[in-house]
Amino acid sequence: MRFPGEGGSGEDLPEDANALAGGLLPSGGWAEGFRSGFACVVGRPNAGKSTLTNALVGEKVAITSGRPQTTRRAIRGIVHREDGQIVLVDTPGLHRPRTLLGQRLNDLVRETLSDVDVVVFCLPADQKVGPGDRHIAREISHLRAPIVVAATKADAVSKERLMEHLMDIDRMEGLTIADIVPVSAVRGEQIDVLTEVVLGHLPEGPPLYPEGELTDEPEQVMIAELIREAALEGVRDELPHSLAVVVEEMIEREPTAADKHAQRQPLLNVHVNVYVERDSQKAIIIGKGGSRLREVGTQSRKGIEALLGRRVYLDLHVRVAKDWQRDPKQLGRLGF
Ligand SMILES: Nc1nc2c(ncn2[C@@H]2O[C@H](COP(=O)(O)OP(=O)(O)OP(=O)(O)O)[C@@H](O)[C@H]2O)c(=O)[nH]1
Repeated sequence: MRFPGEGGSGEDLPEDANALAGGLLPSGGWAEGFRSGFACVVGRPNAGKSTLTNALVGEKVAITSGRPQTTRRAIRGIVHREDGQIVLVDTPGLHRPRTLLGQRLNDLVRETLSDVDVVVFCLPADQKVGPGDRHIAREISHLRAPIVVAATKADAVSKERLMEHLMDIDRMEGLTIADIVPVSAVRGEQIDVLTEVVLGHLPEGPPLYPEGELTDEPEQVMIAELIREAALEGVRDELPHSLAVVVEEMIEREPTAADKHAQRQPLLNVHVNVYVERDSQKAIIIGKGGSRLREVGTQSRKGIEALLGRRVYLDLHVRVAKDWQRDPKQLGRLGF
């Protein structure tokens, strides 16, 4: 079977060749040598994985924050290019498990890793290669997928320090590195180079997702992540690990007369539970007279409305689930 753009005039092709191919073909078919596949971004907590994923995709899909271990799910961002498509899997920081939650996260990471075409290993330039990085290096050294090192946060250090960092990476024992690319995700520097390098390691094949799609993460998970991000803004260090957000339901309201007049979609009610482990944490999240919770609501609602492209009524409840990180039953209920 030939596709439009693959040589010849294309006139002998039925008009709906794209439909025949399952609707996956971008208009004009995919170029010869088109590459596609899965890439997994790994690195120790705070290494810049989420920020890099966002920079590669060009839109906000994974949450970021200054605190370690804020990413709890394998969120996929999709990089669309003329010559290829990279499906990015963002993972929680691979680390030594201390709690049951930590253990489950590591299992999730391992499962993801065994099934990707390229691994992007983030090593931040503003820190020396340390035991945490070597732990990850050991974990990924047996994978069949080639390893591309992204020397992240290159903007945060001097040229001399960056050179030293690149040499340290090159000297890492027991790890075969295919390429090393220094990048700055916040400045958008070298992101195109990294994209090019990652693409080069993918197999030739058709696009895996239709054009324009950035993530296949269910909306509710992204909504929960946006709320978690807002709730973590400016709170004490002990809180991040104790916070879980669950979208309970999303219900469309009856259209009002004003909705009908303006021919717009009615409000969407989004009911959300925010779980903490202790009463003291509940008080922190809610704030004086509910002021913090209102802020969290206002801030995350903006992101949710942008994500869904419609107006949202956000209903936030804070609940205490005692020591949920150590309790298998509670973990299951909270979606881990
Ligand atoms: N200067 C600088 N800072 C960066 C860059 N990329 C990320 N950061 C900062 O590093 C911190 C951690 O970034 P994240 O992207 O959340 O790191 P992560 O590896 O996803 O973290 P976890 O979710 O905890 O595993 C944030 O404060 C970012 O703003 C960069 O290119 N330059």
